[in-house]
Amino acid sequence: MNQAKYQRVLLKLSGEALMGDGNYGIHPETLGYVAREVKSAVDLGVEMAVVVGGGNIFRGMAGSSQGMDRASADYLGMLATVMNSLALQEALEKIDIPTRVLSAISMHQVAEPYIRRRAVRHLEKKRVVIFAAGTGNPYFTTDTAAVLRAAEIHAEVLLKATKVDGVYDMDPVGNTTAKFIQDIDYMTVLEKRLHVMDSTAISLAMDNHLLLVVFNLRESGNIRNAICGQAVGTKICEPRK
Ligand SMILES: Nc1ncnc2c1ncn2[C@@H]1O[C@H](COP(=O)(O)OP(=O)(O)OP(=O)(O)O)[C@@H](O)[C@H]1O
Ligand SMILES: O=c1ccn([C@@H]2O[C@H](COP(=O)(O)O)[C@@H](O)[C@H]2O)c(=O)[nH]1
Repeated sequence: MNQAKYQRVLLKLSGEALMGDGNYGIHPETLGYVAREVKSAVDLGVEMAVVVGGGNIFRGMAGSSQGMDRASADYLGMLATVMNSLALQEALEKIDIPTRVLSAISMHQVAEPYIRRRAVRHLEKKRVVIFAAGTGNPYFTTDTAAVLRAAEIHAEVLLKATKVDGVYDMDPVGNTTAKFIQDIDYMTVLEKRLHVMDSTAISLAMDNHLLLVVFNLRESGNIRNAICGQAVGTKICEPRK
């Protein structure tokens, strides 16, 4: 199956997925791999927006646990997402994918300000739109930013590309007995406190009936296959009637 099931998608890339096997920052080969994975999906003709996390550089929670004011630490985290966004832009443009970075925190010299209608226009012109700086507000995450932007641009699906294969009954990192779940509804994710995404992000997706697909970015072809509607990772959606 090589035809896109969705016409407009939002791809959430975990910041940590850009580290490769390292434990900090951006690994150039991994970034190049991610750009090629995005290209193979864009080649289907879909309109694609991307939100990148910042966990490979800075997380607000980590800063505040070391005594920093939480809001200040979160602004550092948001700036980390701008760095990742610019790096991704560079990698995509190297392989001839037109892109625009739109930042929720104004920084005119490096990125356009986030304006919803502009974002939609860029998508219509088949530019990959990279949303930087999360929601622009502290106390949020890039998962919540991804759901918010997906709702704003009327994306049909949010693809969460991460370092695990999907949603499990417990964190699979460090738990060898964790069981993979193929389909799950939003409320069960919340009730069972499955921390694959934060509860604000899941609630916002639930309230807006936004389909979420969680899958492993390290498996080549997953972004494209998810867009083609193949069984990739875990679907989080409305309960089956
Ligand atoms: N029940 C669960 N099922 C799957 N993953 C889980 C679960 N509970 C916790 N996780 C963890 O959630 C992580 C997914 O979040 P991810 O790494 O994408 O973080 P992020 O905050 O979106 O990005 P960043 O790396 O930028 O912080 C997985 O790596 C996994 O370890
Ligand atoms: O809307 C937002 C988005 C993010 N942050 C801060 O950025 C870091 C990195 O994002 P991740 O989602 O963890 O990758 C996050 O820990 C927050 O500190 C924010 O404040 N607001």
